[in-house]
Amino acid sequence: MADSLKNFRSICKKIIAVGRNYSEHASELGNTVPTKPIIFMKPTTAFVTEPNDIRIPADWDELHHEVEFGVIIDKQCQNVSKEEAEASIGGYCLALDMTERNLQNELKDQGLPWLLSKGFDTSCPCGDFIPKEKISLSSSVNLWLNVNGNRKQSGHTRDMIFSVPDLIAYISKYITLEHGDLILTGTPAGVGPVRRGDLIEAGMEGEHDLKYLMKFNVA
Ligand SMILES: CC(=O)CC(=O)C(=O)O
Ligand SMILES: [Mg+2]
Repeated sequence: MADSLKNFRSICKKIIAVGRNYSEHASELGNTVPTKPIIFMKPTTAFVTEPNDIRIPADWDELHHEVEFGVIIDKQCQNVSKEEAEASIGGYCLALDMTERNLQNELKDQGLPWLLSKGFDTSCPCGDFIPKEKISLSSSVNLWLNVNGNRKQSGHTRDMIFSVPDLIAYISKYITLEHGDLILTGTPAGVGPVRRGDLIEAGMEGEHDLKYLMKFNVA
């Protein structure tokens, strides 16, 4: 593992996110289940780390939480196969894909890009680097999220429509993945609004006592 990945946020060039990768989440928003991955990007200025706040822009009032499993690239790769994909991974992290749902729906209805609704400053709260050795891709990780102590989301990475190797193979066909890049792999069901003053707690649990928690206030 390259040591520089501990600070992946400072070297990350691209945050590539995947949409509708859990069928229950696609259905809860009335979307069809995709037959190939839906890809979008967030700027790296979207990163925010504890103990800083998620800041809702003044004129927005329907900010949704989306807890996601993050994959951090170590080795640059282009057009890799599913079988080769795992070798390009350096580690993982817990992340949120904060989304202004009203704006996203408005943009979607007009066939316009989602960027602003998902790429504003602090839209990518993110936890510490978790080395690749800590999580086996053949196991399933449980992702969960609470708002003010109430469970809102819980899902398992085994329920992704497109697996992590599928996603790396698909994305790298078109976009070179570079050292430090982050892939957000989509959110399970249960997304919903947060308000200023709310506390978001999120966690990830898996084999071999993997346990990771993070919390953010919404301001
Ligand atoms: C409908 C969405 O916002 C797509 C998305 O980001 C997801 O995680 O799914
Ligand atoms: Mg998402």
